[in-house]
Amino acid sequence: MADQDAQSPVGSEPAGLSVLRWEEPPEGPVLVLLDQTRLPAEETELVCTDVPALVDAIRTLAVRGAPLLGIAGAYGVALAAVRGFDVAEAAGLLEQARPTAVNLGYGVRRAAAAYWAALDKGAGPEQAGAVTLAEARALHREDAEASGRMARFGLDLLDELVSGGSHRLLTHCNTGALVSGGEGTALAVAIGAHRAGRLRRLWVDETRPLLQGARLTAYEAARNGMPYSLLTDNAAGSLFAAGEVDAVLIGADRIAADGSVANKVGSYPLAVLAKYHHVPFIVVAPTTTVDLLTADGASITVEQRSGREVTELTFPPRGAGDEGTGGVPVAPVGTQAYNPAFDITPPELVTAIVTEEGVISPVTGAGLAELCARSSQVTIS
Ligand SMILES: CSC[C@H]1O[C@H](OP(=O)(O)O)[C@H](O)[C@@H]1O
Repeated sequence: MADQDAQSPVGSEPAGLSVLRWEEPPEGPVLVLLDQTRLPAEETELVCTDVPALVDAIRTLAVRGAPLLGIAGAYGVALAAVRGFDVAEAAGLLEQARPTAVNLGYGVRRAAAAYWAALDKGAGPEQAGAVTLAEARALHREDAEASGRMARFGLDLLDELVSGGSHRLLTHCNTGALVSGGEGTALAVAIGAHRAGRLRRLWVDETRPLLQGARLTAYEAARNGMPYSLLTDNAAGSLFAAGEVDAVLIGADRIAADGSVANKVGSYPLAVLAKYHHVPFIVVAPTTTVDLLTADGASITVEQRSGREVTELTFPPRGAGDEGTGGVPVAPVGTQAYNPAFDITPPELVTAIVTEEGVISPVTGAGLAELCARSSQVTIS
């Protein structure tokens, strides 16, 4: 077992990550993305000059993670508006790029609504473009602020639920600065615990098949100087059995009105393990990830991705239906594969949901609706 008490220096602040930014070079505005498919080996950037390029980046997970998808979607609409592309067409392409994370549609619809409202008020195309960009920037700023609030609420909850003052936290997929305008959702809570000297160990699920944990969470944990250990997804059970997990922290891509949580595939088995071993299972997500128009987990569309992501080791990840070449086979050629990108955890397996507006525990539809009613986020149907 890894040295449980090895502590990295607390407060070893990493240099800021530029995950996504708007730039206005002489040849016209662009969206600059840190290409997450190349991490951790390469820190390279993608420059998106049009919406099809951004849609491809979303589909291949060069840019990913629910809150960041919402921000990227809003800037995508702004890019179309400022560059004179068809905004309605752009919004449609962006919303359809990935179906599960509700934030993507929220960000796209919020920016598009700002654009149409400006035109309705008599603004010209240039002014309408500026208004749309301002709305994307506002969403970006709000998400950064929400990340800080969730980190504080989440750490207070951990201190309440876990005795001993030094936490062993297991996380799945990637939920840090690479998914956010700030330091993330679930990982931001763990980073806060680390900075407060209350992180004993961060257990990082590798998260097959696209390895967001191994490639991205380990990358962020190292940059933050956190005491972390990587594990294969199928090793998590033995950690629970050994009593090595004090709490599970995960993000979300869509939370239905009844509190069902769609998150990276492998989250549901962790919830079952946590229930069996009486370990808190905590979901951290902004209210923009709550979808009160979707009644329950059965109503959430779960993205099915190319089977080649399972039968081959290949990066960058393939978009749905992408039958490209270049991967290293880990199964006989022609093997069929089941590759859902997400799974659904029912509310009865969720100990608490932490948002920027506060915490609900137990998880109920009424509690969720009350939290969302507090949110200052612009409501877009
Ligand atoms: C809190 S958003 C991060 C969320 O998004 C991830 O999915 P993907 O990497 O496919 O965008 C995963 O579900 C994370 O929990």
